[in-house]
Amino acid sequence: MSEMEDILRQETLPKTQRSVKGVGQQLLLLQAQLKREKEERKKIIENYTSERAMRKKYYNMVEEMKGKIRVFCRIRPVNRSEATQGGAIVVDKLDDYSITVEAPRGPREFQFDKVFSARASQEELFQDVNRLMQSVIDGYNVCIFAYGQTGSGKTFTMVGDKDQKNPGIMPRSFNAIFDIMRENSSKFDFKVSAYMLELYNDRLQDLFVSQAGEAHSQTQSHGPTKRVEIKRNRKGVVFAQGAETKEASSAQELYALFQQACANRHISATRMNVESSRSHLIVGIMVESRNLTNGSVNTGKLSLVDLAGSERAAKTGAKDHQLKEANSINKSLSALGDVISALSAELPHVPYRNSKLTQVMQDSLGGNAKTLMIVNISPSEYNIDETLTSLIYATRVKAITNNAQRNVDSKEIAQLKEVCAVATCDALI
Ligand SMILES: Nc1ncnc2c1ncn2[C@@H]1O[C@H](COP(=O)(O)OP(=O)(O)OP(=O)(O)O)[C@@H](O)[C@H]1O
Repeated sequence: MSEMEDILRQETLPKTQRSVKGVGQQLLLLQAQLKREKEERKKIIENYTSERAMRKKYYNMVEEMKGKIRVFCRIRPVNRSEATQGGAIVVDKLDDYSITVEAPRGPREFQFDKVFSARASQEELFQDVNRLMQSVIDGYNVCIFAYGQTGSGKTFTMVGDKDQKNPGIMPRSFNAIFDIMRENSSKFDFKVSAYMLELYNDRLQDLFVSQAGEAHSQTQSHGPTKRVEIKRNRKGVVFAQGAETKEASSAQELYALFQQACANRHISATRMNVESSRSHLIVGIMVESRNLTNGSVNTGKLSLVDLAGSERAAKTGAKDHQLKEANSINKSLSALGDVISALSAELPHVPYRNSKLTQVMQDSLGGNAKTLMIVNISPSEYNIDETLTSLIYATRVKAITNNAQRNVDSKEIAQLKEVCAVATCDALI
């Protein structure tokens, strides 16, 4: 009955009114269809983006398994001076594994093992670094180093901020290592020792000894600073001959040693960074773990390197002794660049001997360490040239293959080594 009434009502409507109503209904249908299609398109893009990210993730995992050096990229927030310059933000994080840079000749995309935006916290970064700590305990050599222009955030990443409200990789690593040791204390006996060096004006200095040659430790005798030299053992592992090695029985003790060392570091204000590191900081943490069941001994080494920043004197306003420092920093970084280029191009000769920095890092680049590089960059147009240079450098580093091997000695070999060490000590006395 009601249907009949509807038909009758429609029949009585003027023709034009009926056709307007029809168009209106069609419009509604089309709108609904458009909405459905938009949702479908959104879903396809989401799937594509997550597939793309997954593909990059698995690709990175395969590369890591092949022994490739891992490279993370961290974009720091815009700083006050960049904001004053008024330059645009030219770096954008596309997904967890790639960034784009608005280069003068058009956008350029770079891929990394992980990308951290300016909002990423120190915790987030360390979550992706933490598993390397287990490798140290398992007897691998691990090297983590920060690279980038002056003021790009290397010290913030490696050490943290001044008041340690946001501690960086170094203090977090100390805690993580002792946490793992505590969890495994029923199965292993652990011993942790450390050396801390800086490479300043092409001279290696023991940071446990102050500039005046005065030992920080109360038990140390006063005297002239010992010459520190970089040597490699039979397995190719780098060690610092002549540098003091101190034992630590807790993360707090290790951190106290680290603070002592930092107090001796060369830092000064430049136009680009009020607290610029004028030296390369090299921290070596050795972890020896003796298996209580079978007596075998693993010896892992964690090298943490905060490189001084590359810079252009005109931009930083370096003069006199600062210019000398800058030249020395640039020279060693350029030697590092040559090593990276030779390794990534698989050249037969790698010029490690051209600088002390490359000698220190010999076992981490093309050697037997598990290596992670963090390339720190500024997001601002003001630093675009330096940012592109750093990203190109970092891309080359990704191509380098290491051959990480565990340093394990059976119970018998470990015992023989102990006997030899005691004999050498006796002979020296
Ligand atoms: N991710 C970040 N979040 C907050 N502040 C940051 C971040 N990265 C860097 N900064 C700040 O930027 C400034 C410069 O950083 P930092 O000293 O770490 O640079 P650098 O690369 O070590 O420089 P240099 O090579 O001159 O020593 C510091 O004040 C630091 O606290």
